[in-house]
Amino acid sequence: MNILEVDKLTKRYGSEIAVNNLSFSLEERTSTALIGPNGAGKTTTLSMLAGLLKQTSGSVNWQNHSGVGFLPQHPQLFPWLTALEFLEMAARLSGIAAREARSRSVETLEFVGLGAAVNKKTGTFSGGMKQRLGLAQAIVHRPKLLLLDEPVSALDPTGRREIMNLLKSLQHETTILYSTHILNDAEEMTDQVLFLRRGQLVEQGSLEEVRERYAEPTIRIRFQDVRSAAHFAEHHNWKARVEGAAVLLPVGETGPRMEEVMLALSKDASGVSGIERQQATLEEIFLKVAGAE
Ligand SMILES: Nc1ncnc2c1ncn2[C@@H]1O[C@H](COP(=O)(O)OP(=O)(O)OP(=O)(O)O)[C@@H](O)[C@H]1O
Repeated sequence: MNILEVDKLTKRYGSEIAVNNLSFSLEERTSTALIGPNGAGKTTTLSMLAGLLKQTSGSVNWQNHSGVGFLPQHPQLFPWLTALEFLEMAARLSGIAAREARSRSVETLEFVGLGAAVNKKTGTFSGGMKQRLGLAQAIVHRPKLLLLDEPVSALDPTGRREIMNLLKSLQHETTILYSTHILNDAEEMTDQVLFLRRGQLVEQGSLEEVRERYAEPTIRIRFQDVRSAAHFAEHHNWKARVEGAAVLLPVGETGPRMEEVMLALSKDASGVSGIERQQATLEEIFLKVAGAE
């Protein structure tokens, strides 16, 4: 069942169209990555879905509007408050009764790994701690749908890992829509990808579907050393790319047929230590989608 349906959503600023005719839906308990370069319209889209910005036209239909949590790109955390004070305030603002707000806040701070920092002022927090607290305010009322604007982009690899792990643990009971330009992370937690370019949805589908559409089938031939790899690439007139001790070779439409490659290898397999099918990364697909006019 769809928890959210977006139809022809559009936002104009004067003559500029920030979001242009967007249509997609979110199925319950799935994760969707909204991917696009700076200025593509990710923040504008999420702000409209969160109800903070009015669309110029189009519609957003909810299954249940009350259960939404939102983490803005730059959350305002009030540096003079402690984590607990901040979260209690957020809990009250989300409609949680006063008698429940404290226990729910403590529980949520524990969940995001800030159990030891409940009484610390948020102004003293590191970037990773701030992002956990931002996430805590988005989930304290246990929303069915979580909207996250660049939840990991400003963090170092360790911080990103921690937040991604937290998000993954929420996946079973929550529908998640998050924007990002860190594609390696998106790859880990995506049932659906939405590619935005200049306000328009240029590609959407499951990661597998999009891969299928854009990825050139490629094989990776691993060699025992760099020299053998280079030697193989040089001796065949194919569009091969040497990557360390491996050769990446597109096969099919733009390259040789698989049989030709196997035949060449059966004649001379010196130095070959393995062959495998190479899957296109989301990054490679994105570059193709972003580059296509
Ligand atoms: N308040 C505003 N007034 C005028 N133009 C705006 C306003 N807010 C956003 N825009 C424009 O709308 C477009 C989309 O911006 P948006 O912030 O949604 O992109 P984004 O994908 O979130 O980018 P980033 O990754 O840099 O945050 C940009 O061209 C931006 O300049």
